[in-house]
Amino acid sequence: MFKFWKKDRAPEKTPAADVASDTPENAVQTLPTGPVQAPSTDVPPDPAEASVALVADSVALEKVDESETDNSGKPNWRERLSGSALSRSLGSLFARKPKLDEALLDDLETALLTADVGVSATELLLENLRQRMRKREFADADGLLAALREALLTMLAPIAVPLRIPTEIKPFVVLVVGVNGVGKTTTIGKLARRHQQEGRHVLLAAGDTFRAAAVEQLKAWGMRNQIAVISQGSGADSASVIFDALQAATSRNVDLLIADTAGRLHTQSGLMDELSKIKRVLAKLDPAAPHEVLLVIDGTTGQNAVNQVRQFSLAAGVTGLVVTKLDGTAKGGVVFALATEFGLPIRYVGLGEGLDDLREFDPAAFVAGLLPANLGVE
Ligand SMILES: Nc1nc2c(ncn2[C@@H]2O[C@H](COP(=O)(O)OP(=O)(O)OP(=O)(O)O)[C@@H](O)[C@H]2O)c(=O)[nH]1
Repeated sequence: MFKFWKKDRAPEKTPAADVASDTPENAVQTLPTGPVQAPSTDVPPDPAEASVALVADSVALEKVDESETDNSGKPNWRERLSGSALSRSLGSLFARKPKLDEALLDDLETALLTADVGVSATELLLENLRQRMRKREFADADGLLAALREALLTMLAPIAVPLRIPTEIKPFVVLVVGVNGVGKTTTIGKLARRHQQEGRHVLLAAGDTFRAAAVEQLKAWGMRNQIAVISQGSGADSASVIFDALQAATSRNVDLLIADTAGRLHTQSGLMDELSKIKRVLAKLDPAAPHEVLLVIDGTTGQNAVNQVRQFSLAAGVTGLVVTKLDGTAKGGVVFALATEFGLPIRYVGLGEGLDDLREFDPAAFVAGLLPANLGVE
């Protein structure tokens, strides 16, 4: 639904270093209903581009509304996860009512490994199941499946910690980071709407200053949803935009500031350093900000996700994860790999492109969605 946000990336540039010279007054703001709305001084808005973005935006959101009406409620997790490699391979493995023996455990191991569960998590799971099999805690394949379900849930329980916004921290600052195209901007849109609907005053910072259309797209989205967006021209210093946004958020009594950043490869050390800079600059205004650094991971990425979490954690001190695109072709297993390797909370998962498809991570629903339904495991 938010496909209009995915646009060609402008060539990467070195961000301007002078943070101090950028003031809130220079920020371009999209604030349809609020009192403060400064026109852009450095980059005049392109009315043609803006109107195209707005048309695309309204079409996308109309589609979302239609699908929500059709479903008369949220599509369930199983519906969204049934296409994943883990769901499909476990489904076909257990559907043939196999005998409980070592060969079945071997097949299970292969299914887990090929679905990106990763070596460490797979070993832990298999060890647990073997021990329980030896103790005769179960005697057939259905029993093994029930034990697997329990082991998967146990693995995920510690990382199912939802993001809570304490009222005493105001503005609560969320910095959103990740590699290119993982769904950062889409996630920000969904998150902003969710928190706005929960009654919070939300402000967005268009810190993705590398992608030429990103700023306009975020502004157009903000305009439609009555959420202000602080931005500067494309190519501006991301740290400066986010610094301005925090100042604006403080003066406007905002509850939640969500800052977008440009996609970057975890191997690009210069760009990774920029994230550290953003954090340093924010700390000048509020030593505790950002209060949450959300790393967005594309669920189809596979084991590379593990490297991404490692590198982004070093550069930006990641405090929570969002795993997107678990619908469709994702293998699903990466969530277990991340749980075992890092223990970082998974705050949300993306089960589709619609506004309703960003869900708080629910391990029981997730595991039930991955395991075969026909064997009474729900
Ligand atoms: N199927 C599916 N698609 C998603 C999900 N989340 C995001 N997308 C799509 O992923 C694509 C990329 O999303 P963006 O939000 O533009 O990604 P980004 O990380 O901001 O991209 P860059 O700014 O280029 O780094 C868009 O087409 C989104 O609609 C999801 O949970 N499921």
